[in-house]
Amino acid sequence: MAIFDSLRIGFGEDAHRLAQGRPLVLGGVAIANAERGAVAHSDGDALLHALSDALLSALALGDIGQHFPDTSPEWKDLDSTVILRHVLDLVSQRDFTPVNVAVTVTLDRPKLGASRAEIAERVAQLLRLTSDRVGVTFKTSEGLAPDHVQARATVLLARSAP
Ligand SMILES: Nc1ccn([C@@H]2O[C@H](COP(=O)(O)O)[C@@H](O)[C@H]2O)c(=O)n1
Ligand SMILES: C[C@@]1(CO)OP(=O)(O)OP(=O)(O)OC[C@H]1O
Repeated sequence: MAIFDSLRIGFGEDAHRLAQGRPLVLGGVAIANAERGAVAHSDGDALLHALSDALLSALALGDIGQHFPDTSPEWKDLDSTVILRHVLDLVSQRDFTPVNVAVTVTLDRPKLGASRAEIAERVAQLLRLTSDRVGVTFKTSEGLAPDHVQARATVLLARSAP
């Protein structure tokens, strides 16, 4: 089989407005020292939303808004790990598996460095990868976008069956 039949690359991104009284969840990890969290229909986990969209895009399967419409009460306050698990099932049904992922979170405050290892471990666990295959980058917006959290993700998939 040609190499281009066995590999796929995907990209996803997401953004949510920040507000007080909301939790800040990134990669399935609650960020304890956040003064504000993501305004969203779900738990607002921008990292898992971007990652899930990246996985879908690699196989041209649309986006998470199609699979989990934000107009549906069923998905209100949804734990975003449910989205990722569903997307991983779709990927697996097509005989693909993640090889590695790279995620970037843009957020001015709080600093997230202390949570990097926990986020990488949690995402790796969800993807059934080792954490050395989960790159986690944090950026500030340099004050240009202090009221939102943004995430971007790239994934590489490989065919898991001949
Ligand atoms: N929420 C964030 C944002 C950034 N960091 C770390 O700060 C360093 C500098 O970021 P710049 O955007 O100014 O280049 C970099 O090492 C980031 O990892 C962070 O921990 N939390
Ligand atoms: C996750 C869903 C569904 O609860 O809602 P949000 O949390 O608002 O997230 P978004 O990234 O805007 O789009 C996907 C949605 O359909």
